[in-house]
Amino acid sequence: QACDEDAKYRTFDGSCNNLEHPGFGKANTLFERFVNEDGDYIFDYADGKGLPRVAQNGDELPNARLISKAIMDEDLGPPIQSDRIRSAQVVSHAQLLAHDVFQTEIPSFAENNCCENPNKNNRDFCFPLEIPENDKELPPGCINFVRAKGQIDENGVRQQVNLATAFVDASVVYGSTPELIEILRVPDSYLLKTDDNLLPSPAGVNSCFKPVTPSRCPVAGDNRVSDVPMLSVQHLVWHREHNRIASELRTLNPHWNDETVFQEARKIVIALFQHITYNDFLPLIIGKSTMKKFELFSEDVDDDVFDDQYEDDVNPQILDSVNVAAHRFGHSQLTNEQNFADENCKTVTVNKLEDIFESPRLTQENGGVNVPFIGRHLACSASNMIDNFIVDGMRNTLFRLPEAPGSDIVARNIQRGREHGVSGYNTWRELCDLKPMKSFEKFGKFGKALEELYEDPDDVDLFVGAMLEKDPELNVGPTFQCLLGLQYQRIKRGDRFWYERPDEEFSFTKEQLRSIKENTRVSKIFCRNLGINTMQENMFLLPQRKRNKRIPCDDIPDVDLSLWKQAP
Ligand code: HEM
Ligand SMILES: [Ca+2]
Repeated sequence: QACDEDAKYRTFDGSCNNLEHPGFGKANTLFERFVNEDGDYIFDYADGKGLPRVAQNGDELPNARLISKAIMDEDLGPPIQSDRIRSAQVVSHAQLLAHDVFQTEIPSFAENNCCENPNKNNRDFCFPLEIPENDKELPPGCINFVRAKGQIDENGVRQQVNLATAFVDASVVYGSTPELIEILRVPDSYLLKTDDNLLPSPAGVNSCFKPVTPSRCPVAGDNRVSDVPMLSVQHLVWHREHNRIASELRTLNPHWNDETVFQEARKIVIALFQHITYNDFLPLIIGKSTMKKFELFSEDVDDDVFDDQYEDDVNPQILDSVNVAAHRFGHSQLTNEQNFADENCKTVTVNKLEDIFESPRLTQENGGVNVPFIGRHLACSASNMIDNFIVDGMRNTLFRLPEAPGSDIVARNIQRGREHGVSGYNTWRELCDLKPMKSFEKFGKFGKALEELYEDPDDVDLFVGAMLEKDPELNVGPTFQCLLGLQYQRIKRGDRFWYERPDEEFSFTKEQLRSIKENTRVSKIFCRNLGINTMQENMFLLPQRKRNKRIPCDDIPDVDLSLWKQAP
């Protein structure tokens, strides 16, 4: 289809962002793979085509659950450790962001049982997890695991499909298809639908009280919205922020039509989301020096407010190694609880992870009374450190709801990497100019456990090796810093509508952009939209007695929307 070259706004599915390559970053296209020095794609399937990766010597790789146990041997600890700086909001934004830039298309687990023949041995479709005998937490035997939908590329190699737009474009709010936004919008209006000022539930208000798979409820731009309550609150806040901004723009510009108000509000929401992600969030994950190395920070306002890194040969599409491993760092930051916290940040109700998967009831019931309590949990409570330890809720009882007995996220990440044909850890170290770990001793105190399972250090899975790395500033380790740095650089450089870009057709004015850069605070957005009165100015960092003190929300800076007032 032909692109409208003068379009002022992004499409919903990301098409035509790039006028030379209209499919770059578009939803429902194939994930990317890195290329090596010789220009060959980096991947590793057993048969070179699509069967899950095997060991260098051709044997099966070690059991994923056993690896999960080995790297979480508490005797080699210290086990779960709390982060002293980062709040739960870091973790929750990480999940929202991951869902913004990708969703792997995977056939339904509920409708496909990979533990039964004939599926069980059909490696094109199934790759079940085996829980070994005498596992204390999970029942020994088969756990369902369906392979991602495979699409054969022009070289005859299996690839996977990304259902979301690769751009950081708030597709979690607006959806990644033109069909979904029609469901989310109030017809003939500039508003997004709500139920009781909560996320909309097409089945009717108060209809979202049961575990929801497979019929998703409520709806949002991404159908994983009800994974856990913290994530639902992220969706809700941005949803409300759209409606707040749109209503304000309507008042300022009564002469604009509904579509203009809607699109201008969407454009501001995306700018806020990009600004927060690149300036406040990412530095807490990959560190300042990696941010600088990949030129990810926004341009200072002192200089020219605009910044233009756009290159039309950069494809923003998510890389397979980022999908199956690097962007899953957050699994280790999750705590075992998503509690309700009161005005003084005190926990008033404990909600264990194992009891709150896919439980939209918690955010949707009673007009959303619990929502501010979860909001304060996000601001007040600490995340866990990024390391090789992951809480029981994720490793033993994952998605116990809606289906017992549960699963192990680490084993799943490992299994997923293998079935996507993602190469072993050392390949990525080399790509990142880091020394490959050619002996098990190099893995420190966990080396011995790895040696008992793997034949060859080159066999070690990417997620496993990289989560064992350490960083002095407690960011992800060097391999993930590199992979995430490269990924977020591509997303920024490959986005023609990047919020800092100067462009006659669609850019912000200098004053608008300056106000966005100087005054955007995630704390303000959350405070305002959750009915919370007090918060620290930087919500990603824990409040402390002296620095980042909790203050009235009214004292937190705000983007000046009056700069969007236009003469009729
Ligand atoms: C309690 C909250 C969370 C739960 C229950 C959860 C659960 C899951 C599950 C079950 C998968 C699919 C695994 C597979 O079969 O491949 C997954 C994928 C993923 N998770 Fe999480 N996760 C949570 C939080 C997070 C966080 C905080 C991050 C942040 C970085 C994250 C990043 C990812 C990514 C990037 C994927 C791959 C997504 C895709 O391919 O579509 N998750 N998660
Ligand atoms: Ca997106």
